[in-house]
Amino acid sequence: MCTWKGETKIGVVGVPFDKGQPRIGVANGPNAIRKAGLVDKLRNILNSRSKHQGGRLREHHVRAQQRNRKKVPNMREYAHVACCNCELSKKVEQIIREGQICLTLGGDHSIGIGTVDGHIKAKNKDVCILWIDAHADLNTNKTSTTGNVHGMPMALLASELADYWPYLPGMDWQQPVVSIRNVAYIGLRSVDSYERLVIDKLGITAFGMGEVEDYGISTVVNMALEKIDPERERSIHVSFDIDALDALEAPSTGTCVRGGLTLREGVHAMEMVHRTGRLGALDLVEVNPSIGTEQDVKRTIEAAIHVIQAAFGHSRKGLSPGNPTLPV
Ligand SMILES: NC(=[NH2+])NCCC[C@H](N)C(=O)O
Ligand SMILES: [Mn+2]
Ligand SMILES: [Mn+2]
Repeated sequence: MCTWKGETKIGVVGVPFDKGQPRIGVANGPNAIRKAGLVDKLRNILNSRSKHQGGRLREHHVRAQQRNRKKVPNMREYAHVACCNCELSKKVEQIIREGQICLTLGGDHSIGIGTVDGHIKAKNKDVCILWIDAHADLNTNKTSTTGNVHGMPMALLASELADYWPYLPGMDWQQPVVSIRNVAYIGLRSVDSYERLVIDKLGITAFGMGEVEDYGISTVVNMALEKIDPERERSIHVSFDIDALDALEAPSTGTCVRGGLTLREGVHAMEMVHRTGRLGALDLVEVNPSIGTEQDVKRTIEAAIHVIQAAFGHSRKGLSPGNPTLPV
């Protein structure tokens, strides 16, 4: 289990992958986020921790080459997606096994297949998932109206949906082993009708924007964690699609939907996850620096960085300097 007692290690993986959706630019997400100073900001957080705690950060990349030409009906660029996620899963598994908390920068949300798979392999299935997103990403190739795989990762991961998929060549490394009982959605507001059917039929824990409105973000996060991890012992995987945030906060993304989370709500949710001491992996996906004006891009990247910093312990009340003596 990852705890914040003792040294904290963070492994940052950039995945410049865009084949899960049709718009160009999202592959530049990781670079744009790093360029805006993410790594230094995370190092500052680690340095603010006291001497015996401290921390280390390592950077990694996953760049996958397509190795086959296998096709699956209504899954665009299938071979690329299968190949990238295979590499990514191995990388994430290795990072978590080494005791690092894994931060994956996307890329489009199809990379959630590999990150969750790797986390589950490293932790022997003792994982629960917060999928923070405007969308449920729960389509199969039979229900998707777009054929974009970034709308399918949760359906590929869920054991309860295994029988609804055809044989997927080149995906044998990936077994749908996540029970939907250990998954909660937060921020939904654009759910396709078959996705709605699946959520209702399987009783998936799902907090849409209506529930965020009714209960407030803090209660929603507590209810979500209580449902998916009542014993409070699982490693938490947060898959944060930047489009969970309102289009005003994060305009530079491919499928933005208005009426979403404020940045304050996103940050607060991540602060709560941090306080559990059980964050095992965080994905931050779908930042597309080719969409919108320069201002839009800047705002979106800043929002992404605030969300990430909160998950790794940045405090809006201010961080201590690490060295507890006041300079004279
Ligand atoms: N990760 C995302 N932004 N997903 C958007 C999915 C949109 C739509 N439900 C689809 O399946 O195509
Ligand atoms: Mn989304
Ligand atoms: Mn998504």
